[in-house]
Amino acid sequence: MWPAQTGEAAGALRVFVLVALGTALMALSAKVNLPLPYVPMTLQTLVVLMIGAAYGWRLGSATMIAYLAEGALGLPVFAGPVAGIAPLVGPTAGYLFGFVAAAFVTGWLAERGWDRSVVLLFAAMAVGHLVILTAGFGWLAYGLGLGAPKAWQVGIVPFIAASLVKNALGATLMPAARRLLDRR
Ligand SMILES: O=C(O)CCCC[C@@H]1SC[C@@H]2NC(=O)N[C@@H]21
Repeated sequence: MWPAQTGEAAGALRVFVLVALGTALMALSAKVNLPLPYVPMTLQTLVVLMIGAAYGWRLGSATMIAYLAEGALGLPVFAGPVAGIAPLVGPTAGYLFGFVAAAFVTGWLAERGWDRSVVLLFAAMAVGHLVILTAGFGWLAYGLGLGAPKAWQVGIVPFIAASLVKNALGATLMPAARRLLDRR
């Protein structure tokens, strides 16, 4: 009885610590940003995809949901100066919700062996990046009503090169990050 209860408590504490660590890293990565028209350049995708790969799909996507919840509750965790619900319906809303789907997909692929080499991990993270950019583009074009050409111009083009760099960085850093976390 006691060992089982202790194990469950330790497991819950571990989940709590990992989610708190993940959301704190997300907030930090949002604040490292370069303001651009409509959508800033940030380090968030690097952190989202590393969390997905390190935590797996369940805890990775749960961490992103917790991140969005922190922002919705008014904590200053997003890239812009405004907290609360507004960013979740503003120009970057598609990317923010895309973080949940990207952590899910990259985590799911990582759990199926796509984290066994830097090349495979690069591919898994590239899929995650595609998910985030597609969600961001879709919202800008059709949710916000900018139209596809403008959404492509402000929501995709400025981020292609940096996404490739973040992808390579994430895939290279993951073995070290994994050693830090006794994952899954
Ligand atoms: O408001 C936020 O906190 C979300 C900002 C989203 C920025 C997006 S994520 C994908 C793309 N890559 C970047 O560096 N910036 C955009």
